[in-house]
Amino acid sequence: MSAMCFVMKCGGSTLAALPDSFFSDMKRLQDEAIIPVIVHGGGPAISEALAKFGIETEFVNGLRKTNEAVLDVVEMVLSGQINKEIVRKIQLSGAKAIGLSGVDGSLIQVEPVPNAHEVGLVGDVTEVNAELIQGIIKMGYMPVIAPVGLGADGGQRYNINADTAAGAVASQLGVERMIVVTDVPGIMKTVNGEKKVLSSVTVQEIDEMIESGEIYGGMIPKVRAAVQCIQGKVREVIIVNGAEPEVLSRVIKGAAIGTRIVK
Ligand SMILES: Nc1ncnc2c1ncn2[C@@H]1O[C@H](COP(=O)(O)OP(=O)(O)O)[C@@H](O)[C@H]1O
Ligand SMILES: CC(=O)N[C@@H](CCC(=O)OP(=O)(O)O)C(=O)O
Repeated sequence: MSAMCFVMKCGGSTLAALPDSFFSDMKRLQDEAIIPVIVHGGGPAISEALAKFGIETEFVNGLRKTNEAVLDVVEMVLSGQINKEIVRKIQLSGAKAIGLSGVDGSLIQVEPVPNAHEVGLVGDVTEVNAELIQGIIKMGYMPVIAPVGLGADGGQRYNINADTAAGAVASQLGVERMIVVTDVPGIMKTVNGEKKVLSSVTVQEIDEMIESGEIYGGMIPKVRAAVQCIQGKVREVIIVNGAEPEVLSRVIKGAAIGTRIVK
């Protein structure tokens, strides 16, 4: 894939708070032929909807325990509500977008995660239909992807952690860069009693910070996805706060912002 594309993962933690300028920044990048491929989350909205339906929800090592009843809600919220909300916001900025989930055009194929006995219908990505993404981009649209995938038989839906899905899309598209947009300014570490954002981290430092508990919860799947995709063609993964003004174009232009995870 040409270096003109980058994958952007947008977390549910930050979606509602993203300013209009975030979307006009995306439009400007698209005008400069730097195309964002968006993979989004929506964990908090899923939890809220499950609560409304009176369905219990629980996370095991950052993955939501998922059965068919939970999947109905996951698909409704991710492929419906959140996906279309992002598409509408991009369109309001004047850019063109097409929303789809991993189910559409068999975009994302998965296999059950190794701990499926604990978490149920959660998938690890085995294949991404990169041609479909490239075709959408060629038509002048930004792809907006919801992390629901299909099993090998094509019949069973699976829930996928959005960071994992974004990392797999970045790897399989062969982009150079993945930007992870979340609600913190990067990976933080307490140094001499003061919380600091690390400007870059190595794989070894990540392992140590997970071990020590300095990286926990929702940051774990992000750094794991980052580490996995920088083993391939992806050159760097940058974790940034979506509330920072013009964060995407600043990252693309190499500004010292957020945390860079490099080989
Ligand atoms: N070392 C760390 N630096 C920054 N945030 C961290 C760290 N370890 C854990 N976190 C947590 O990770 C959260 C981001 O993950 P998550 O809530 O899943 O966001 P998203 O919805 O964007 O995927 C932060 O809000 C913070 O609570
Ligand atoms: C398997 C699994 O845990 N799937 C996630 C998918 C959404 C997601 O990852 O959203 P965030 O990026 O906002 O966390 C879930 O059900 O919450």
